[in-house]
Amino acid sequence: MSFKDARSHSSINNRFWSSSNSCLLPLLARPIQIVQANEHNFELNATALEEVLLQKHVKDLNVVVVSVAGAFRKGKSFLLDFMLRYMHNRDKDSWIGGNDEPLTGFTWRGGCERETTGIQVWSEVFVVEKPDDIFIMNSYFNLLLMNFQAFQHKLVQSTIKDSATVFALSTMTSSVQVYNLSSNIQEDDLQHLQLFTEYGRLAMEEVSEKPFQSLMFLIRDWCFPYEYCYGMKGGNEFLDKRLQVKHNQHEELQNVRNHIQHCFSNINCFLLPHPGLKVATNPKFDGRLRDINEEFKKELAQLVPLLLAPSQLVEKEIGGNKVTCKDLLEYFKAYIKIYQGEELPHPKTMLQATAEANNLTAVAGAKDLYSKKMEQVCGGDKPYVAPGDLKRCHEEIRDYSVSYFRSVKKMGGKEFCQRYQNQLESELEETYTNLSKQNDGKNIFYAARTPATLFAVMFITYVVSGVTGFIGLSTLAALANLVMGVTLLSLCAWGYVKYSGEFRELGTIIDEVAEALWVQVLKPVTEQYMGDNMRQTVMNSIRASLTEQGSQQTRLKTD
Ligand SMILES: Nc1nc2c(ncn2[C@@H]2O[C@H](COP(=O)(O)OP(=O)(O)OP(=O)(O)O)[C@@H](O)[C@H]2O)c(=O)[nH]1
Ligand SMILES: [Mg+2]
Repeated sequence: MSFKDARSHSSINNRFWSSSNSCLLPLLARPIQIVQANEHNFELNATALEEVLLQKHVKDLNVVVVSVAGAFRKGKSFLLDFMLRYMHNRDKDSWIGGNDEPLTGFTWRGGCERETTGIQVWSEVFVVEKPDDIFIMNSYFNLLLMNFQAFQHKLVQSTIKDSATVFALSTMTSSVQVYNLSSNIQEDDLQHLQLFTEYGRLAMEEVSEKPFQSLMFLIRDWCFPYEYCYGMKGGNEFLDKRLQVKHNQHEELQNVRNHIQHCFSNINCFLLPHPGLKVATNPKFDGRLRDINEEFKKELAQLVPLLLAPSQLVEKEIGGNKVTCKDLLEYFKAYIKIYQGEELPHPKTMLQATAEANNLTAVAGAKDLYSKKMEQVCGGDKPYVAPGDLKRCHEEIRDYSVSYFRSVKKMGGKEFCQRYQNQLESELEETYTNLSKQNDGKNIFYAARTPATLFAVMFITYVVSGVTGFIGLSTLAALANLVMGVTLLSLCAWGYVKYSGEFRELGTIIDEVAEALWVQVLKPVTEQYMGDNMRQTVMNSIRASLTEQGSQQTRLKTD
């Protein structure tokens, strides 16, 4: 069907719209704020959205959602107002309007401060006739125009979540997404698109390969018509070149391009000329065509029908199902909830992600160094090391590993790196705790500590009872015998618990009492027999190996 045919159908439609709408929409058509942007939070005005989407004549019809998103102050609202003009004048010969008609609709203005905040929707839902289904009942669908808050071009931590949320919401809820860019497609424009669409995909838990529908890169103020001509033909040639994946490209660039192509079913590009100095710089400019360059008007007259002519419109689908106005309301409520909650990870800037990767690699390197050095001291095939010595070794090797972590060049600033250093230190302490347990296990006496302690107690009490009985201190001898008897019983009970695995609480109590006796009485005595020389030998060998490692690194650096 030609564009003219489509217009004649839409005139029937307009009558349908005005007759049925006059009583349903008593207020003048206007932009409606459906999502309010508060301090790093978005709030849905459900009542306002219901007023638009639940109007009787539209709520059950499939919906087409066209949205314009991109960096701020780049003429997005201005373009949407021309789209509105097209929808209002579809049945006229020239939709673009008179030379002296100011441009109204979504509020737009000059200046450097942000105008649109949150998400706005045009209160009037346009009912459009399906061009190729004209004889079938219910062959109408709705067209909804949405205006989204812009994102900051320089993404910093404080704004990235807002930007990602708004852009992701616009991609998730629209069937035709216009990505409004200035002058060119820069690498960071593609990276933003990748980050934001990924954020949207995460929220949708979408499994299908292409979760989103139509994407149009709209490049404003295109200055190189001699290389790629204005309009969609030149735009698509230019886009093909920009999205081309080459083998010699860096992996990251290839990933961005593949990601974008896998996210959208249909991608186009349109090159729009500069609208003239009056549009860009005159504070009194009110949108009248007289002040706009001829070339811009000519291309605009091509662009808007390309997006909005009935034959071009794409009904919104989510998970392969067409969405009605009523469904869209529910989706909006659900999506906004996801972004308000803490379910989604915080999106990261490239810098932050790189800094995190740097620090994590340095932490892993330092931990590896620590493990290797400790392995030399108390590894699986090494004999038991005295706990005091092990602790001293751990402290030296830990300090060495932390200084290695500090010496690696990392991004993210001092505070950021300190967080990872703290993480490293606590992980090293944890490894040390495990190693010292493993070391304790190697001590034969440790495994047999309880029976050995109990035997020692029995032996001592036996000797005491014999000596005291011999010199006539019978009460003391009887007491010693009693202790010996209790100890013997405990030993039998302990043996039974270990053998049968029953009465484990009793076993634990016996172990604890034996441990206490060992620590308080027997250990200080045994430690006296550990030569200081042996301890010194272990420490010296560790120190020597750390110094050797340090000098190897210095040699490598100077090489
Ligand atoms: N250079 C240039 N300026 C334009 C173009 N289209 C509109 N403008 C001007 O850009 C300024 C901002 O227009 P808006 O439509 O308010 O821009 P916006 O992107 O909606 O801005 P925010 O709502 O703040 O994000 C106005 O002064 C317009 O006259 C264009 O294609 N090129
Ligand atoms: Mg705006």
